[in-house]
Amino acid sequence: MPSPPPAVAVDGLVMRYGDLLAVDHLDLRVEAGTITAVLGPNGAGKTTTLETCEGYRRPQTGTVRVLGLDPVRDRRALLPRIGVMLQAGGAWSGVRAEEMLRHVAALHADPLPVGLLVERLGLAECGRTPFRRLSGGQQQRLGLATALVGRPELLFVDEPTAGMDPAIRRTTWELLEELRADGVTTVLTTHYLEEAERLADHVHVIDRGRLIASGTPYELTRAGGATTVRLVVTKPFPPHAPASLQTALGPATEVTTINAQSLLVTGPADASTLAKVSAWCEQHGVLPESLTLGQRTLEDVFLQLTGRVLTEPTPSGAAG
Ligand SMILES: Nc1ncnc2c1ncn2[C@@H]1O[C@H](COP(=O)(O)OP(=O)(O)OP(=O)(O)O)[C@@H](O)[C@H]1O
Repeated sequence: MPSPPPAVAVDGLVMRYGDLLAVDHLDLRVEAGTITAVLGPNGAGKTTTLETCEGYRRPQTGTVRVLGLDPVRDRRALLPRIGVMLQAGGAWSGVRAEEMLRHVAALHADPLPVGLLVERLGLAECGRTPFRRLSGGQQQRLGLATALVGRPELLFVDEPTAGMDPAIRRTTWELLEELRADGVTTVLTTHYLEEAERLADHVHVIDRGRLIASGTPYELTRAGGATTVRLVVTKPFPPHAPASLQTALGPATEVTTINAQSLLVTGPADASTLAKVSAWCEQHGVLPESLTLGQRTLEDVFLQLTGRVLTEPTPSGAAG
């Protein structure tokens, strides 16, 4: 049986801003009915890619198809079928939350009940406060509600939970999971690895405009060894410590530098590896602050692929 067409198909996408190559021959697929996370550090090209899929930017090279349509040429047909939550703004500054939501609902043929979204996303607390005076987290919630109110088949959410407090973040995750159960496809960008690991059926890792890894969170974190040893020391490592530890452990494991005071060992990380790391510390006069066995995370995957840490944004205006 032929597989259903992808909800999003990006082929050979190239996007530049002047001399800056923001998206570099990117190919990616989003299967219908999934939550797919696009993960990458600041400036990786995630928002540019999403905005191209949403029809806000025209591909400079390559093609983008969303629900089988061209997001620019077929914009009118596509708009009622997709929901878009922008990273910031998306509302005029004086509007009140519920007023905005009712306005957007009125543009759709069969909107969700506004009261339901107001209740689920705690928007009643926004009262008569104009949009520009809402906290970052409140603006995020309103953005999500606005994206959902038209019952989209496909939802694009850019950093949906940045600036949300933990309780609302969980509510948002539950909402996205309920939508998936109803067959809605979600494409989300995020810096929060926990978010991608918890929610995503499929993860695309992007760095410098290129796709560097793709798979389910399980495939990505389990490939090449599921377990890790994390060594954090009290003072910066002596020079050549990673190479020296690598020699001590042998080729079956991989030693990666996280920062001046922490190293990650991946591979058959077990009690024997722990013992060897411990012995190496003793031989080199290194005092461990912690030495832990654990599972490989998406953060570790990114570090191993790029040699850099995928840092989280500082939660600006994190008060819900
Ligand atoms: N309108 C623009 N004009 C010029 N450069 C831009 C513009 N928008 C984005 N860029 C640059 O293009 C690159 C990719 O940006 P983009 O916003 O797509 O990345 P991102 O992965 O979404 O980053 P973030 O996580 O910080 O939102 C960055 O170097 C950014 O500074």
